[in-house]
Amino acid sequence: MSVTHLYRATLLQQWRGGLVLLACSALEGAPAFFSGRLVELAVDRGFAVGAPKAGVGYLALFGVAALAGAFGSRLVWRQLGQVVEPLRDALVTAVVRGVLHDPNPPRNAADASGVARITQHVEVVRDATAGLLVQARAMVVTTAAAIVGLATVAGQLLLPVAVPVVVAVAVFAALLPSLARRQRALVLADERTAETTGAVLGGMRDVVACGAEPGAALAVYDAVEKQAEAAVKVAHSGAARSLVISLGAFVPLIASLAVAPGLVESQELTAGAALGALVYLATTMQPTLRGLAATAGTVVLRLIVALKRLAETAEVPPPKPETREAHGADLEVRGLTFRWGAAPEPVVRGLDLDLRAGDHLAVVGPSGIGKSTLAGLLTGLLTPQAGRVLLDGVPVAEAANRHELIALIPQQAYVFAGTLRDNLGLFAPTASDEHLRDAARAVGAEELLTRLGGLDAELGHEAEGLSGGEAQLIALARVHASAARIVILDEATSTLDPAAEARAERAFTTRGGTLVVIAHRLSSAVRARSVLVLDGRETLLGSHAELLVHSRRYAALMQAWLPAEPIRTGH
Ligand SMILES: Nc1ncnc2c1ncn2[C@@H]1O[C@H](COP(=O)(O)OP(=O)(O)OP(=O)(O)O)[C@@H](O)[C@H]1O
Repeated sequence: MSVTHLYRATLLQQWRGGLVLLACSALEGAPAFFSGRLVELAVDRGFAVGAPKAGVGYLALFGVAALAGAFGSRLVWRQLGQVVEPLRDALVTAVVRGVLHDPNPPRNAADASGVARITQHVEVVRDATAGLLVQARAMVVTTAAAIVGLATVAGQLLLPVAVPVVVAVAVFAALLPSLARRQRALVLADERTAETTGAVLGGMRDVVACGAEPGAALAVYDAVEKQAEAAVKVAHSGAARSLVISLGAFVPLIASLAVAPGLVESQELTAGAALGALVYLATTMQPTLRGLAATAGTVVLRLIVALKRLAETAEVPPPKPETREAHGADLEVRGLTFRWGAAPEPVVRGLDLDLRAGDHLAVVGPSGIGKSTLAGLLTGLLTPQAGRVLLDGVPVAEAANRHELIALIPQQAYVFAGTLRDNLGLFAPTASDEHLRDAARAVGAEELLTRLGGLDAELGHEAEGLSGGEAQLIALARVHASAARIVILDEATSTLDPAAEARAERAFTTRGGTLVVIAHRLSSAVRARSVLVLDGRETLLGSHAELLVHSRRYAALMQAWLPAEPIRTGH
């Protein structure tokens, strides 16, 4: 289902709220309908015939109608949230799902444009829908009420009023496509600025280190300038639109002012009817037309553009049937093949692998060969183009409890603002303090725990004040404390010293379950029970000793790693 379908479907689901809104509209339209009519009566049957009390009485009735209208508006605002908030929730869910299932996510970086989509476009859709429900609905009701009222009070004026209004609305409609194009260009330029500044700020250290500040500044300047140009074009279109609508709003008023005296003189119209018609025009039709310009020119356009952008970039994948539970934690990999986007060569090609409780596998291979990609496939984060990963016989992405059974610790440790207890207990919220301390001790984080001030110690946002190694120890202890039965360390110990790394790995092998280590140092391979060597087309699985004998690539990797101490290959 696309986002536009989702938008429609979610709004339709709120049909009860919509009906209540319509009922409120009838009340809201009361002053528009009665305004001219009551002014006519006040003049013709009151002030003009020497009965001021009757005139005041009619005007008082007008006051009552206005109060009823205000009450209707109040009900509308109350009802609005019931219709709009579920829409916002559904769209945010859709966008988050779309970004998470992006087949080509940005590599090793936050998806800045994804965030822009959530924070900006979804908000635009929500606000625009609310604006439409309030303004457009009120405009339709008010205009209909005013036209019926005008026809009953001064039918002779309908023609001079209707012609300019119809012409203005037609020209305005003809301008809309170019307005939409310009608005869309502005949205794209805005996203581009977010992307460029996000990339430059994220890589500031490297930018400074390479002396690339002028190039980076130019890229940001370029993006901002393009955005400014797009904004100026939108402003020009906005000005043209306002002019057309202003003419459409004023010409009927002027035409009526020109025609009405003659009609009153020839007694085709009473003075009260002429005044009533002017009230319809000046207090209802004119503001309504201006509102139409504001709403269609900004709200509708922004709504169309934002929805289109959301639909393009965040198609909603059909929800996965995550109904099955895996009971065991055996992983079975068969014929696994994965390529990134339109890349010609698969990163993982026809891989077969079995992992059972107690297994300890190290994955080695040169940089960029596909080790992290394999980790993503084993956890169900990535979907293979061919082959399968079964967790206890259930396709891993469909196992509802895969998050409890499998833990992936990436190189960039995730530490959030909160106490150390919150951080360590993230995946084991009911664990006792003793259990958390044991986990910290097991991975070698007890000193850190003491130094920070125990489990109650407050940690800063994004591991502020912690070294890379300390943050990694916290991430390791957190998973050690969890119930995960398959633990995948994706260079999760890269900033620990070799002894600390060995201790952390040992902690997971003695804890039970399956351990997969994407090796940062080849010592991890020496410690593992089996080793998977990824090397492009060739993938080999064996023990360290076997691979030294059978894999040139593995022997070469070992040789490069330990140049001072040649490894015996058995040849
Ligand atoms: N999001 C992505 N979009 C497109 N290509 C990607 C993406 N992530 C990884 N790749 C490509 O897939 C290949 C394997 O990358 P991967 O990160 O799995 O390698 P790796 O062996 O873990 O590397 P390293 O040891 O440097 O971390 C690389 O060629 C990489 O450029």
